[in-house]
Amino acid sequence: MASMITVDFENCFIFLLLCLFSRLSYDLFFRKTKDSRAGCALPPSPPSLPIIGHLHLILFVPIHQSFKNISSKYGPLLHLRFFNFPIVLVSSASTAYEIFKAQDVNVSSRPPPPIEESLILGSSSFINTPYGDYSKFMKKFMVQKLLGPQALQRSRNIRADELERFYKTLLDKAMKKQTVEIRNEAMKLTNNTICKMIMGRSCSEENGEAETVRGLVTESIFLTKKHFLGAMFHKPLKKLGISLFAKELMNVSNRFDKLLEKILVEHEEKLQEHHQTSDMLDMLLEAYGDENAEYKITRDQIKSLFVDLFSAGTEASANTIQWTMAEIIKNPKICERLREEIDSVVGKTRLVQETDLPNLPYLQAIVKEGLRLHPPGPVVRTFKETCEIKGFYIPEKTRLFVNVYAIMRDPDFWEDPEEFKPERFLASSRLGEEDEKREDMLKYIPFGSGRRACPGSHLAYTVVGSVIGMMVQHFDWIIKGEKINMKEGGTMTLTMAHPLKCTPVPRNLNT
Ligand code: HEM
Repeated sequence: MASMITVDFENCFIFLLLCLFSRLSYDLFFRKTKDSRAGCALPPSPPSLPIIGHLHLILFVPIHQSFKNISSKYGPLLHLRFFNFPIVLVSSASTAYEIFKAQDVNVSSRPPPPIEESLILGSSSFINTPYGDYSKFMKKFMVQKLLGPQALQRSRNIRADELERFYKTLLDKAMKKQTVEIRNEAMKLTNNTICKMIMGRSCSEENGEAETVRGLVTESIFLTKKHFLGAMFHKPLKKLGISLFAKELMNVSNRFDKLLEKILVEHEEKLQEHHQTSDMLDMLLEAYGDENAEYKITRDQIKSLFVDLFSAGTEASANTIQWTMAEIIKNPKICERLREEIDSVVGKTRLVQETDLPNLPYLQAIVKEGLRLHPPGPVVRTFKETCEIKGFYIPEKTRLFVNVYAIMRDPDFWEDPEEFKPERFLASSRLGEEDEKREDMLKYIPFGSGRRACPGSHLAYTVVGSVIGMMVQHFDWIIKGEKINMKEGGTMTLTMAHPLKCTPVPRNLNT
């Protein structure tokens, strides 16, 4: 009898566990978010599989390509589901326009941080901070002190020095007939440039600091991408007490913290000695110590901002330089026309300078076209509140993914969308009023749109423009093999699956 009671109890316990597990599984994987309200349905959705929803549709090619394939088949505004993680996918300029016109504040925050205390993607990160007092204060600060036209004018010499250093590196490689991996060299340039612009010096190559920063930036960018994909599983796993990538994120964050704390202390000591601010870091430290500051920033926010600026500002520009050079080398006629422009405006005896860019419309058009065909990243936001888009119901907390890659290759807006044709930007600047319409402008959004658009676009155009100009002005580029492999790679950011490697040959040895 006693043993029967035990068996019954065990069965009961197992039964209870099964009930709990089923309920949990249902909550985690099946329960749908509230999906309609009076007279208003969710946007259309492609056929999905049980449990995983639409996950199988994005597994095999880079995400922007998978999303482009889905939208070409099912439409420009879609509701997708990965497990029970809802995403609204936008792939047309007119839908993007409607969102940024009517819902800009509602979509002005990014997905919540995976780990609060991490400097990367944590709660002190500017990129991750919800739209509000801090994001407004910091964006204004960044524009005034670092990225706006006047700030860029003040830091012009820094970029001129870096361009010259880059030129000498290429010349040295050319003399030794060495191959250059364009993206790697461009990353060194963008990293040093951002470093110097923010803290008045570039990290030293000699003591390995620069290498450490580059390594940390690469690791944090990689983790950011992994996090986005992991975010689909983040919520259900969190309920089970599992935090994806937590250890890796904290490891990189702690190493960044150590390095940045050392740099902050150095700057504080210098400030105490000289009582004079000379770079953005000094100004941030001043705001940090100011009791009456417009917004009271924390030490972690300063450190996180550095991580954000390194991550956001270096890789995207380096990738754009790589893709655009690949297009130029692939198209000798375009290269020739660009050289003629540069030779006639700048001559052959000095390096292209930033101040030449307004007089080099074809070079500007090439950079724009490079960004149109190969935008480094998508726009990812969160709908804070429930709303209606094009008559469809969007529940609160739905993730928004604007596929800028698909928008900028939309055949309804772009003639020969898959072709590299810089002239289209020379022509469109003459179209005048038609192109002034904001809806039309949203067909070209490599830097996003609205309140959380990229504040670094001027800097990016300047750096990419002068680097490409210098590389074409002074060198011929020899590739191995017959043609460049333009296959796309990367998960969240669009990279070349086979990094561009080529050998520079000086055009004018007397320069
Ligand atoms: C070719 C180069 C670049 C491209 C294509 C690019 C693109 C983007 C995109 C698509 C976004 C998201 C915008 C949105 O959500 O609407 C963004 C955000 C951002 N970018 Fe860039 N970016 C580039 C260079 C830079 C540079 C040089 C910096 C600064 C050093 C920078 C700083 C930022 C920051 C701070 C944000 C977050 C803005 C916010 O949350 O308000 N970017 N960028």
